[in-house]
Amino acid sequence: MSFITDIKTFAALGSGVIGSGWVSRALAHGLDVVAWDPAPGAEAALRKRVANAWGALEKQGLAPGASQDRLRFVATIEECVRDADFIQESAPERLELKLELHAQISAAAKPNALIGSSTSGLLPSEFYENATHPERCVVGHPFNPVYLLPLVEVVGGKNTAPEAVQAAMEVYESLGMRPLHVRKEVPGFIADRLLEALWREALHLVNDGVATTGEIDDAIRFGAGLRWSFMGTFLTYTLAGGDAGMRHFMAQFGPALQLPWTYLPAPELTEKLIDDVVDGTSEQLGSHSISALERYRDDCLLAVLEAVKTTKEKHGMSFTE
Ligand SMILES: NC(=O)C1=CN([C@@H]2O[C@H](COP(=O)(O)OP(=O)(O)OC[C@H]3O[C@@H](n4cnc5c(N)ncnc54)[C@H](O)[C@@H]3O)[C@@H](O)[C@H]2O)C=CC1
Ligand SMILES: C[N+](C)(C)CC(=O)CC(=O)[O-]
Repeated sequence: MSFITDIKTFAALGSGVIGSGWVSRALAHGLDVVAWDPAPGAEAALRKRVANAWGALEKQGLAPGASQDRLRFVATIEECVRDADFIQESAPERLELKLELHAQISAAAKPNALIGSSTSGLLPSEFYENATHPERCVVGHPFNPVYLLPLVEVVGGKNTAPEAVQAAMEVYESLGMRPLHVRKEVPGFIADRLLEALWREALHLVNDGVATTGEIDDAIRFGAGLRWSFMGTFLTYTLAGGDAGMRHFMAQFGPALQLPWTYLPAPELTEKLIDDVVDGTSEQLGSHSISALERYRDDCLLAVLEAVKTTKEKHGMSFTE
């Protein structure tokens, strides 16, 4: 079967943080978008989130014909997906819910329309179990904010056709993204497995009274966070080995892997730990609203993306290398 890759209509099911990010990205790329979300007041909340993102998208550059007016909010799943060329589900992270939802979505969709799920780490073989034409069903795991961050992890399940993975990567690329094919279906995929390890250690540091949430964030944003935007951990550590590179790095820092630097299993989420994390982050928020911080974050990301792009060009590299 061939799958639709030249898409005109994008369907979004679930319009919270991530769904609204997909809607914003698709609208900015000049598509018609149809959205559905069962929550009361979901349409107004979605339109507000898209409006909050639009300034950053304008700065980045809109496709011809791109408009917030091309968003249509509908009342049923069937209406949402019936005429869609590509479907992206961003419903709550619950296996049972996604299992049932995908049975409904796939039964109502065109058989050759690709279906992507934003799941952060559930397995597609499990939640697409009851899907009609499961060969066109993939995971397309994005990063927040979806409308600016390029990465999308693409994962197939046991019934997904390899051609569907390739076709979905083509579609995501057409939306200005940098797809990464996760070749083995594992919980948490690649990126969330890494982020989750950092998150668990950060919670231990708060729980053990080693540092506040603000101090831990400082340890990331003034150090490794800055270099992570253009060089990953493996290449960074190769340079940290000096001229002898990774072999010397391994010899020098390999023994530290035996030291008790990390705990990895998460700490118990006691009421005190939750309060400490919530109080710490409230102090970090200060008087800023979430939407003001989203605009600040978007401006920072645009500046970083532009700086990395220009610097790569100077070194003869393309942005996606
Ligand atoms: N928040 C994040 O940082 C990221 C989340 N994700 C994934 O995206 C998905 C959505 O997460 P968020 O947007 O963060 O959650 P959210 O809670 O912000 O939004 C979920 C939306 O789904 C709606 N919803 C409830 N029941 C539904 C149903 N049966 N069908 C469709 N929609 C329904 C809710 O009304 C809500 O608007 C999850 O699978 C999550 O793992 C992926 C990447 C990052
Ligand atoms: C916390 N999270 C697991 C939902 C995070 C993601 O899935 C990706 C991101 O945006 O960090």
